[in-house]
Amino acid sequence: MQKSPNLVLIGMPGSGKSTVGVILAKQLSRPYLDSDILIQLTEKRSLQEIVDQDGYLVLRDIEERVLLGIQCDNHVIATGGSAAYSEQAMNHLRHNGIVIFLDASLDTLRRRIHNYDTRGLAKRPEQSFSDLFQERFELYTRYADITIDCNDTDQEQVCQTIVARLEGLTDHDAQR
Ligand SMILES: Nc1ncnc2c1ncn2[C@@H]1O[C@H](COP(=O)(O)OP(=O)(O)O)[C@@H](O)[C@H]1O
Ligand SMILES: O=C(O)C1=C[C@@H](OP(=O)(O)O)[C@@H](O)[C@H](O)C1
Ligand SMILES: [Mg+2]
Repeated sequence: MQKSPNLVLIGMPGSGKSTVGVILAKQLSRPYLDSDILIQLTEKRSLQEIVDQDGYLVLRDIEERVLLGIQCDNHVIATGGSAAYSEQAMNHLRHNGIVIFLDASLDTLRRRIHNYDTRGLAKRPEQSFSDLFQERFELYTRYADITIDCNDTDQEQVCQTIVARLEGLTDHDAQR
């Protein structure tokens, strides 16, 4: 790993990846990259349009391609909730990044998210949000270097906890 690994945020939609990512980038004076925005710029259409027009599996393929195309260091990278479906993409991000899982309970996520039908979720049409939660939890924990409990804690506190956990990493961990 290079000296300044990326900080890669993963987790369910609503866990706070994009919100916390911006705050973290500002606090650490790092560039910020949101792979959902990269996808929309590349595709010139919204995530929901991709799902509606081509289906959720095509969105996952596009996401994988976009993630594999990321070549940078020292960035804060907010991924989309479905990033963890691609082993190849996650290994690519892990190669030069510390992967941080924003862990929020189903109840917390339900309080934060209401636009299930317009958010462009990459899930089977009939799949419930709770089923999606269960399916993905194992994937997020598989790839996480650090897991942050994001329940009952605001965005700023999540950011502070991440910074503290990063400071607790040994040089060996950080330069893995
Ligand atoms: N720690 C937090 N506490 C309360 N609300 C939060 C927290 N993190 C994010 N949110 C809110 O939850 C919603 C989803 O956050 P977002 O950053 O878009 O999540 P993600 O990118 O993981 O899908 C936003 O309205 C955001 O303001
Ligand atoms: O979880 C998902 O299936 C998705 C989450 C979205 O990102 P957020 O996690 O930032 O909402 C986005 O990548 C895409 O619409 C698919
Ligand atoms: Mg996001």
